Amino acid sequence: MTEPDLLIAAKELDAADPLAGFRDRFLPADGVSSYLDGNSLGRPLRATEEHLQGFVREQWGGRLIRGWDEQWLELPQQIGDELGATALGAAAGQCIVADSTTVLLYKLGRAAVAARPGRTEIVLDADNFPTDRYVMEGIARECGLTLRWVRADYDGGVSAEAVAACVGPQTALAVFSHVAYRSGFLADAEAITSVVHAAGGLVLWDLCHSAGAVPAQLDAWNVDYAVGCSYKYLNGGPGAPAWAYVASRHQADFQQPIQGWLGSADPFGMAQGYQPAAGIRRLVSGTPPVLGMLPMRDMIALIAEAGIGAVRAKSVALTEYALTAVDALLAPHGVVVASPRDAAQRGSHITIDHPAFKAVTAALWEQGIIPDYRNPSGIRLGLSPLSTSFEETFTGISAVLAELRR
Ligand SMILES: Cc1ncc(COP(=O)(O)O)c(C=O)c1O
Ligand SMILES: Nc1c(O)cccc1C(=O)C[C@H](N)C(=O)O
Repeated sequence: MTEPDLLIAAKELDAADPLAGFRDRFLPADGVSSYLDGNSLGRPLRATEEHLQGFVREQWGGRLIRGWDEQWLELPQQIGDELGATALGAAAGQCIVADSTTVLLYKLGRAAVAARPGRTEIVLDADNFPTDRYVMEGIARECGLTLRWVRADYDGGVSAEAVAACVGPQTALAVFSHVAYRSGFLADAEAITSVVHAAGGLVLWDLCHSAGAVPAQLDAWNVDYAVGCSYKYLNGGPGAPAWAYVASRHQADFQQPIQGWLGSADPFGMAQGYQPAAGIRRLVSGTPPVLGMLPMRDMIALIAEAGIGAVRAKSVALTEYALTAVDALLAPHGVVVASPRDAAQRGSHITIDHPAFKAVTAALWEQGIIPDYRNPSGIRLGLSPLSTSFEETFTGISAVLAELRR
């Protein structure tokens, strides 16, 4: 396909896209003609601007301290339930909004290891996001455990076979990403969970790069623990709190490593000695970041309106289109696709490689074309289904071509 043909195809795909209208629900960004970084920071919704202003005026300004009793203390569970029902396949009472992904990885990792006393290993993959690896290194050091690394290919990912070769009676916990941050590889979470369970271990899934774009079925997959951020496809904004899932079967024995008053059974009893709250509430440590958790609520509502199945269908169509354009325009210039070609094994971003991409990315940002760059030489094209158009995807890829031709 030629460049003009690809532009025509993009316009046709946009015209036929049942979700195209959702793009207007996001705030425009002046001077940005192609935003391909929704997998790092999603764009704000117009509704969020309004709701934040209203909250400051009416809730914070009007209700003042009474707001905690009236509704704010319940928000972590309420929004967790909304997210669980809309995008995670989780029944109520198992998801909570709190902390950052990093802190929740620590809480869940520590609790999982405590739930498998006598086992000596945490299994993870070498291409997992740095914070996942670093937190598990720290837990291993604190608890006298060792790490066992599953090999993941740069353009591939973690397979059930590779995990089966690593787990055994020594496995306490296995930690993987549902969608890999670099390659975009979509793991078979159900098969891998069952392989780890067969060895008697527990599994913690990181859904940062899938929540809101790729549907999950945490209950049906029999997942033990999961975590994810809310500032990517959940459009929670910079520094928005993360979310955690703990299957109800693990909640009664969940040993919270950061025992704070708001995760205790009776916070305002202020008694001596920590007694954990019942249910998912015990994951909370301190005061919930109320302002930070409001924007994701708007996006969860938008995803519910569109339907997570339709969101996934658009995501697949966008990544398919991007691959077609990369093959046609960039491959002849030595660009290599470092993401799975099979849509069933791919999340909502693709990574392309070329030795010049660090400089190319810097030049693109100057022009208001925003993909992101990841070492060693990858450009990630993050395609956020409700805010990215096919034409915007074309614009970005055609700008990469122009830079390579310079
Ligand atoms: C897979 C994954 N895990 C964790 C994080 C980050 O965690 P935190 O929100 O605590 O910075 C990211 C992105 O920043 C990520 O892509
Ligand atoms: N969380 C980020 C941040 O605080 C600054 C810059 C980027 C990020 C990201 O989200 C990076 C992203 N998780 C990644 O996959 O690389």
